[in-house]
Amino acid sequence: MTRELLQLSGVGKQYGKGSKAHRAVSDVSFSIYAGETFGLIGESGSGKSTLGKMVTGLDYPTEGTILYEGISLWNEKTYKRRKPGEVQIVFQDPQSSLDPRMSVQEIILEPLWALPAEERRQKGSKERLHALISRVGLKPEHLPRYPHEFSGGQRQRIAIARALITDPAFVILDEPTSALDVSVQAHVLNLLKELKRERGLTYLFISHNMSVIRYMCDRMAVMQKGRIVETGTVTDIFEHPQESYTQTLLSSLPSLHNNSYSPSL
Ligand SMILES: Nc1ncnc2c1ncn2[C@@H]1O[C@H](COP(=O)(O)OP(=O)(O)OP(=O)(O)O)[C@@H](O)[C@H]1O
Repeated sequence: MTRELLQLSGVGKQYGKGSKAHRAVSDVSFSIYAGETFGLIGESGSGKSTLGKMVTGLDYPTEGTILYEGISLWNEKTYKRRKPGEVQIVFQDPQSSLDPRMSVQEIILEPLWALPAEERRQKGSKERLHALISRVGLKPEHLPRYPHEFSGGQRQRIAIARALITDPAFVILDEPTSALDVSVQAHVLNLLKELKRERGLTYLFISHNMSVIRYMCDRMAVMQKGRIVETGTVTDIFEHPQESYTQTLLSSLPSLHNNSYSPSL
């Protein structure tokens, strides 16, 4: 865990201007190293999703810099992502993040449109598509169907395939299991862990659930009101939380030192 993949320095985001100005993120700095899963935790409205969107390139910071492999993620002149497909995101609610008018095949292949034609052809081949959907637990006969025909867990598998079709190195998982039944949460989390191992992925894992963060992450940052209040290894933060806010988050957990821990608790 030595190569710095992503580096945030003094990142801030203000929505609106003047009397309508609202500060969602303030002075956020941390690095994520290749191969790790970095957790971001905080209560609702603390700025986690805004940060995730800025790292993905779906929104831009109003202050600070975000470097990916040492290069600004943004081309400041065009506000376009420099390397399309390299950083992908899976959202919390597959019900609203998957376009209901598109078939599963169209949804999964859509991110390839950002890539050059040759790469698009190669990454969108039938063999590759079928291998990917089978890996996430779907079947070829699902491809012509529409999102509403699937369960929440299946829809999140579609969203995961969509994120992986470009063969990204870095994936942001924004509350990927929060909208799912407890019984399917663990399956999706375990699938994400396996995919990370098989593909050498790096994750930014956003959650408001400490149990899930502990199950998934190597290091983590605690966010409160748009600021990072604590950063460290998951083990350190769980065993020696420094901030009272982190202690409050931890005190809501049922069994911190229970070895039979399961993410579905
Ligand atoms: N497009 C926007 N325009 C204006 N304000 C916004 C916008 N998006 C988010 N905000 C505000 O920024 C703050 C941070 O929101 P954000 O969604 O990043 O928090 P969060 O920690 O991800 O919350 P949750 O866990 O509920 O998703 C909130 O006060 C929110 O209302």
